[in-house]
Amino acid sequence: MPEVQNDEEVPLLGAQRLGFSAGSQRLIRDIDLTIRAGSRTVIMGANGSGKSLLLRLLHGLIPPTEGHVEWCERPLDTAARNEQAMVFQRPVMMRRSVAANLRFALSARGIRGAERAAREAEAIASARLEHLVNRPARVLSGGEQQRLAMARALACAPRLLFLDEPTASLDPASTHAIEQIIDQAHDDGVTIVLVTHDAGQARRMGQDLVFLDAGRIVETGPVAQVLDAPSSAAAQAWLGGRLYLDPTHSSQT
Ligand SMILES: Nc1ncnc2c1ncn2[C@@H]1O[C@H](COP(=O)(O)OP(=O)(O)OP(=O)(O)O)[C@@H](O)[C@H]1O
Repeated sequence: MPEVQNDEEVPLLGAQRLGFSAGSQRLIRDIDLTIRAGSRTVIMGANGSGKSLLLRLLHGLIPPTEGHVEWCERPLDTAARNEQAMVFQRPVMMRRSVAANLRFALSARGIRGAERAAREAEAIASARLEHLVNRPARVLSGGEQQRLAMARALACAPRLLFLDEPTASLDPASTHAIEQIIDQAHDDGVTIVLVTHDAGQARRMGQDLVFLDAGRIVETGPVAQVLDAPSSAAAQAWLGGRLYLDPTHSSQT
C-alpha cells in the first residue's frame, strides 16, 4: 500500500480501499493512504483528478461509497472531525465582523469565556488581522479573508489541517503570508495535508507527495523525488504541461 513516510510513527489518519462513486462514475478508487502525525503531505494531480473529493472524504465531509477512513485507528466520527480543520480555496465568511467570525467558530466547538478570548486574540495576532478586527469579514480582500480562514481553523487547535488550494487566488505576498501561517502551525505540531497545483509551493511546504490521476494514487514519494523524476506517465505528463488521458483507465470501469 502506498504509505506516506515521515519521522514519527503515529498513524493519525488512514484510508483503506477508499472509493467514491456517483452513478456509474468511480471518481475516487482504491485509495490506501496513511498520514502520520507531524507530517506535511502534498496532494497533486490534474484538474478533475479527484483531489478535492479525496480531501472531503478524508475529512468526513462526504461518506465514501467504498472502504473507510480511520482517525488514530478508530472510525472517523464527529469527535475525530473536531480534531481536524479544513480551509478551502474560497473561504466562506459569515456576515459578521472578523472577531465575531472567530468567536462563532470557537463557540461552535464549545470554547467560551476567557479561553475563547485568549484564543481569539492569539489567532488575530498570528494572522496579522489586528487592524481589521471589527471590519465585516465579507468586505475583506481575498488575501485577508484567507488569513482569517486560517486563523479561524487554527484557533480551534486542530491536530490535522486540510488545505484545498488555499493560495490559488492570491498574489505572491498573500501566498507568502499564508505559507508562513502554515509553517508556524506545523512548528506547533499540526499535521498538514495540502492540495496545490503549484510545484514551487509543493517544494516549499511539503515533505511527501501523493499524485492522483483519475481518482487513484499513481505515485507517492518525497516531494523533490516525484517532481524531479516522476515515475508515472500521469505525473510526467502533468509536470511537462501536457494533458494525460490513460487509455487503460476509465472512470466508468
Ligand atoms: N459530490 C460529487 N458528485 C458527483 N461528482 C463529483 C462530486 N464531487 C466531485 N465530483 C466530480 O469528481 C471529479 C473530481 O473533482 P475534484 O473537484 O475532486 O477534482 P480536483 O482534482 O480537485 O480538480 P481541480 O484541480 O479542478 O480543483 C470531477 O469530475 C467532479 O465533477
